[in-house]
Amino acid sequence: MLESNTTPLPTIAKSHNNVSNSDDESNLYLFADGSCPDLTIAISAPGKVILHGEHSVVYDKLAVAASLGLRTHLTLNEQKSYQGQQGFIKIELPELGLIHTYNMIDVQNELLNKQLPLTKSAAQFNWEKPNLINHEELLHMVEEFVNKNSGSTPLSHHQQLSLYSLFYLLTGIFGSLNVPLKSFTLKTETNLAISSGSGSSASYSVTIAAALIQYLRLKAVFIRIKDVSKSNYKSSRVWCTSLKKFDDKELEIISNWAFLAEKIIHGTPSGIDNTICTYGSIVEFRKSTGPKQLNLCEFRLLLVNTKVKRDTKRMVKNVLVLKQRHPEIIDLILNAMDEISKNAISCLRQLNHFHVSNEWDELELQLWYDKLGELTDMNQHLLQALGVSHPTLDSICSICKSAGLYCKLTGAGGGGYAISLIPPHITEEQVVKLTENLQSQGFETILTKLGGPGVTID
Ligand SMILES: Nc1ncnc2c1ncn2[C@@H]1O[C@H](COP(=O)(O)OP(=O)(O)OP(=O)(O)O)[C@@H](O)[C@H]1O
Ligand SMILES: C[C@@](O)(CCO)CC(=O)[O-]
Repeated sequence: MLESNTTPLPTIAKSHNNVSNSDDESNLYLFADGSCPDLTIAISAPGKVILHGEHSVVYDKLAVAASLGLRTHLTLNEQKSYQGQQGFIKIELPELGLIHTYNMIDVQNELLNKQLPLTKSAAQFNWEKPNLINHEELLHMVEEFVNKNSGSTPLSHHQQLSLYSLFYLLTGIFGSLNVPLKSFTLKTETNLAISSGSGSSASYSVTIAAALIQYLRLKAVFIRIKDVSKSNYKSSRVWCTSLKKFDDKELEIISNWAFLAEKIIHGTPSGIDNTICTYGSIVEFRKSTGPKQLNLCEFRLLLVNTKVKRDTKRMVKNVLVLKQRHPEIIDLILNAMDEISKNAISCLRQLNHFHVSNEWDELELQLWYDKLGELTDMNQHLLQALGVSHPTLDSICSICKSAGLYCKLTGAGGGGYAISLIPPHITEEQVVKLTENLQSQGFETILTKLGGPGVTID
């Protein structure tokens, strides 16, 4: 059990007119009748780019990846239920054209009040332990609920996956909790292109896991629940050092829940996407050892959207099938990718040293950027050999090459984004010329920087 010894608490309700300060010392604010105000939560999480190591990372090879400035934003607003009105959960996913309202009673009866399927006894489980969930059984329970309660219009495949992930997280996190739920609306919006390699699904999963955990923290604080677990589950207190940000332990729990949601969308994720979307920054990542922050300065990055949609789950499966058919050859390719990531990290470190220390001459700097570019080029060709490129990606790489830049796919490939790191010796005019050329051929371009914050409470 985690002990709480914390909490100078919320600013949220301070401005609330009808709220009285019931506890000066802990700074808690409640209505006169002891209930808490309608809670509002805003969370955002970044998308990601994989510089090197997509697909090979699934087989425990080294990858290097970074968060993006583009983010998914989520709002969760508790709603007043008027007399006679049934409690509800309203889900709005505008990017998927989905708005649907679920009855709270159905959510309670078919999900939250049921015994959670676990791999160990309930006495060992609480919301902090997502790895004890029996994934297939919980997913099955959630699929039945979503398919039964989502109205008469058939859901698209994307809508299904997003709703399964959402109710999976709600049930997994709140199913063992003794925390009363009010009606609420949950809405996500994103600046990321969906199914394009920039981690839209992980960004979505991380915002939901984080919002639900923030909801729990606020509830526990406002209602002052000491042990938030139902009596048959492992007891748990909510600790929080700040309601404005998550601490390391909470980030780890968020990332672990998001990983399970990613399993629903991706099948067999390596864990790199949920890790980057949770922690942000530029990191090296190996599945068996986890992330290591690289502490690098900001590098300019061009994203080019092929607008060819693809599905990560299918791309990962295709590589597996190829590996089963040609194990020796594919293993060599995956090992080469591992070496490319190692070499690329050395180049990035060296370039970072030049930038930070200001000890470089033009030629030396260009030499290291060229070395990094050649690695990019090699990786693109290896990814092509794995069958995960696309003619449109290949032609974007050629256009970039003719402008003196190296380019590769990012994420699962098969379409989605191509990426190109922009060295400092490439001028603004050269970048504009290139992006205009790409746009004239129908491609969307985004100029951004690598790295930046992970999940935040906004
Ligand atoms: N803003 C969003 N709202 C609802 N669902 C989303 C949102 N963003 C992503 N998703 C879900 O994620 C799925 C896309 O995941 P997929 O892994 O194929 O693409 P990606 O995450 O953009 O790419 P990659 O995994 O290569 O980075 C969609 O089918 C949808 O279910
Ligand atoms: C293709 C892949 O390597 C990256 C998807 O962003 C899959 C994964 O690591 O889970």
